[in-house]
Amino acid sequence: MAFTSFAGRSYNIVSDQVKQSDSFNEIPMIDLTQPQARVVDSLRDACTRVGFFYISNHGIPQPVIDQVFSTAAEFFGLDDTAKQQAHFKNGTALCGYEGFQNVYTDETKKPDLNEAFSWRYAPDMDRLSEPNTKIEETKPEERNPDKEEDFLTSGQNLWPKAKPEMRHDISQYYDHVLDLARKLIRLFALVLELPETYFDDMMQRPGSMGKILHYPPQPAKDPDPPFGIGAHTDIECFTILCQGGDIPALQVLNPNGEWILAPPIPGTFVVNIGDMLARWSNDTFRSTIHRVLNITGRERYSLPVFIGPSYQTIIQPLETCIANGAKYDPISAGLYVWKRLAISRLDKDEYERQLVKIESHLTPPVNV
Ligand SMILES: O=C(O)CCC(=O)C(=O)O
Ligand SMILES: [Fe+2]
Repeated sequence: MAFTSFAGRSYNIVSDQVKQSDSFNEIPMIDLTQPQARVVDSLRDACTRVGFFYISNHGIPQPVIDQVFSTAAEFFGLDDTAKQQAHFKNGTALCGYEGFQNVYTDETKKPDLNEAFSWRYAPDMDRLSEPNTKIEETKPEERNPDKEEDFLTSGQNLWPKAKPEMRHDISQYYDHVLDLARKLIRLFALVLELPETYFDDMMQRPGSMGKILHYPPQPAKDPDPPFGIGAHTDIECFTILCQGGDIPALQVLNPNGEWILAPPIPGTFVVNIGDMLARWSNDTFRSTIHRVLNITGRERYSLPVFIGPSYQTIIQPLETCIANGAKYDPISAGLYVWKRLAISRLDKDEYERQLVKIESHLTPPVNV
């Protein structure tokens, strides 16, 4: 079975010949309060065989989660003019509001059936950031799209004026998720046989985006349904996904070509490996195709946070993963992310114009 995707790897062969033992029929659950050696063993299996797992005992308080979903539902319920004020095309960082019909994730040529609001890492959303790295949000009229920071760092978030609580509630949630992400990346380092703190510096100012998605119900009987989000792989290193409510809609493709449901389980998050970590680990870790189909007849909300290293980090297959040779050339994390986000959001001329600028900022010479 062949799979192509604008947002995922450009071409991905899912073999019909895989041994059953390399496949999966369920998404593993990992309790983060187990002894570390057991967590690392479970993660090794989950990251190399499945690319998806649930985590329990993640430590993020439920009221913080409930608050962000309830504010987001109110935001999506606003009239269109209020939402358009925060439209991503009003900024330069490819984040903000994205309406229905805006994004095409897969090759079906149908737009995804969701609306979303996304934001990018900013030091003032991160308890651990140094006070002197705090940067006030730049006003739109002060932005200079030629400046490196306009894509790379902070000051880019387009917070909705009509729902000022969004900024507070999202920041509060995101701060907790960053903490969890920094714990998870240490565990991934151990799985990859690297020192536990290997990624720490690169995670001080992570290249990260978060997103709240609203999927309306869609007809169950449509033989050729539009998907809430089409089949894709995620871009960054890993995603921490919180599913709101009890709406089962996320589906994960196993190597046998079967879609495995990953329903919400109270008190857990879903974590999945993205293409950047698959590439960085020379495909030791698996970045698994997934999609959303909400045929429950109810509204669904979900909240993925995409985590990667700082945008200047050069992603080059890790020493511990190249016994049989490196499969990939080095690329800067920022360029990798930008290209993938922009290709399905900007028209061709705008893409080419911005690419020249971004490349000049993010491609330091690398000796291979
Ligand atoms: O809504 C979900 O459950 C998944 C969303 C997703 O896959 C994504 O935004 O990349
Ligand atoms: Fe995804």
